[in-house]
Amino acid sequence: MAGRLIYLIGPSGSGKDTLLDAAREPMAARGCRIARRVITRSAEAKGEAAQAVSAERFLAMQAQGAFALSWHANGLHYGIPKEIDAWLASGYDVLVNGSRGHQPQARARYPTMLAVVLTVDQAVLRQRLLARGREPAEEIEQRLRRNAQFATAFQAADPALFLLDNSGALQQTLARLLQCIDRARACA
Ligand SMILES: Nc1ncnc2c1ncn2[C@@H]1O[C@H](COP(=O)(O)OP(=O)(O)O)[C@@H](O)[C@H]1O
Ligand SMILES: O=P(O)(O)OC[C@H]1O[C@H](OP(=O)(O)OP(=O)(O)O)[C@H](O)[C@@H]1O
Repeated sequence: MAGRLIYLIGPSGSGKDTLLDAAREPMAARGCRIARRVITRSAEAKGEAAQAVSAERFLAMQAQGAFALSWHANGLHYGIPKEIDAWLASGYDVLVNGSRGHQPQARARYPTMLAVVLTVDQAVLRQRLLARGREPAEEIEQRLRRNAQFATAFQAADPALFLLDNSGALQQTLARLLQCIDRARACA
């Protein structure tokens, strides 16, 4: 039986990478895989287990069909490697760090995907982005503006979303994510 795509989305700074890292062991124990993204962010700044490539290299990979999903946001290119399709076909569930902006395309390609939206209070989000210190202040403000635009519009577009609040302790968020995945698998 084919596996299911678990599409984790939410504002930059909401904790997607941190949650994915924490989920690595329990997901592996469930026979689920986590995709490694390809990003045109410098290797020093990436802060996640992503493959850093130049924009030229990314576009060449895209032209060669290297990505199952790819998008452009925050001045960067992001790609999810094509190998996830083989994993899904082999029956593995696959967790990916996705984009809200690319959600309609992801839903069209993976109609049964489970979309999990990580939410955080806007004030907490600002604090976390500043504390992470990866982007300069202006880029952080751009991310917060992008988030404010998404907050209302995009939920209406896809009612099949699981909202997961990460304003509190990470372990609590992780426990709820695993619960949600286990429930979705039981119903598949
Ligand atoms: N539940 C949490 N409580 C406190 N800090 C958190 C929590 N989740 C994530 N963080 C912190 O918030 C910052 C942004 O998290 P990150 O995983 O980089 O977000 P994203 O991948 O969504 O951009 C990081 O510094 C991370 O350590
Ligand atoms: O359409 P959106 O939902 O706004 O998402 C756009 C991109 O922004 C986030 O990445 P970012 O560069 O912030 O990296 P991060 O996830 O490591 O913060 C997210 O992971 C997407 O790749």
